[in-house]
Amino acid sequence: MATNDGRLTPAAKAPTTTVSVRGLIRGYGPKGVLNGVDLDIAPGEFVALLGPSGCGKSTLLRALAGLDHEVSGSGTVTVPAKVSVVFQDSRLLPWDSVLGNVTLGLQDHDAGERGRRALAEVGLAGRERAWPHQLSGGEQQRVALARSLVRDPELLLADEPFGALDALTRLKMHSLLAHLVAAHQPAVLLVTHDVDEAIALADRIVVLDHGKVALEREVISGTNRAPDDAGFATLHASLLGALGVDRHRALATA
Ligand SMILES: Nc1ncnc2c1ncn2[C@@H]1O[C@H](COP(=O)(O)OP(=O)(O)OP(=O)(O)O)[C@@H](O)[C@H]1O
Repeated sequence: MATNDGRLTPAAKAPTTTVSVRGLIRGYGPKGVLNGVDLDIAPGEFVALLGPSGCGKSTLLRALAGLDHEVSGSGTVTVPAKVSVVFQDSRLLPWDSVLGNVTLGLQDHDAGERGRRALAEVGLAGRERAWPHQLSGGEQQRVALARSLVRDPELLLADEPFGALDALTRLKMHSLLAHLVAAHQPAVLLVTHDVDEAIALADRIVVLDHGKVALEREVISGTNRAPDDAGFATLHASLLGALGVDRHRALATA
C-alpha cells in the first residue's frame, strides 16, 4: 500500500486470533477457580468448552464477556470489540416486544429492518410484535440468538444456551446455530455439558478441569464428527475419559 508521499507501508495483517487468554487466574474470595488458563480462538473458529460441574466454565466465559467484576485474579484476556452473549435463559425484557428486544439499544436508522431480517433468519418472521411470554422456550432462545447476531459480533459467547430445552428442540437449535454461524462467521465459545452437542457443532473441543485446560481435540467432518466416522468413537471416549466418565463401567453397574 502507498502513502500520500509514495512510501510503501506493509499491508495490514489479518488477525490470527480473535480471543487470546494467557495465564488466567480467577477466584471468588479465597476460593481459586481458574488456575492458569491459556486459550486462543481463531477468527470464525467454533470452540466448545466442556468440563465437570463447577470446574469454572461459566467463570471463564464471564471473564471473556467482561462480566467478572466480583472475582479476583490475574492474567491477560484479549477479546474483540464486538462480543455477544447468549445464556441458558433468554433474558428477554418481558415488557418489550420480540422486535423491541432484538433491536434494543441499536441506534442505526435501519435497526428495525435488520431486526426483522434477524428474526426471519431464526424462523420467527411474523412474530415481531409478540410479547416474550407468548413464545415457547425454544422460540425465546431463537429471539436471544437473533438479538446476538443482529449486532454482527466477532465473538459469540454461549453459556449452555440449549440446556433447558427438550431433546428434539435442542437438535433443531443445533442445526439453526450451525446455519447462523456459517452465515455470520463469528468466532464462538460454547459452554456445554453435552458431549454430542460439542462434537456436532465445534471445530475444536476444550475440556477444562481443576481450573486448567485438561484436553483439546479437533473435530473434522468426515473424520470424527459423525457416529459412522472412523475417529468418532475414539474422540467420544477421550472426551468422556477427560470428564471422568467410564461409560462401560457406568453401564455395567447400572
Ligand atoms: N458468585 C460466586 N461466588 C462464589 N463462588 C462462586 C460464584 N460463582 C461461581 N462460584 C463457584 O465457582 C466455581 C466455578 O463455577 P462456574 O459457574 O464457573 O462452574 P461451571 O463449570 O460453569 O459449573 P456448571 O457446569 O455446574 O454450570 C464453583 O465452585 C462455584 O461454586
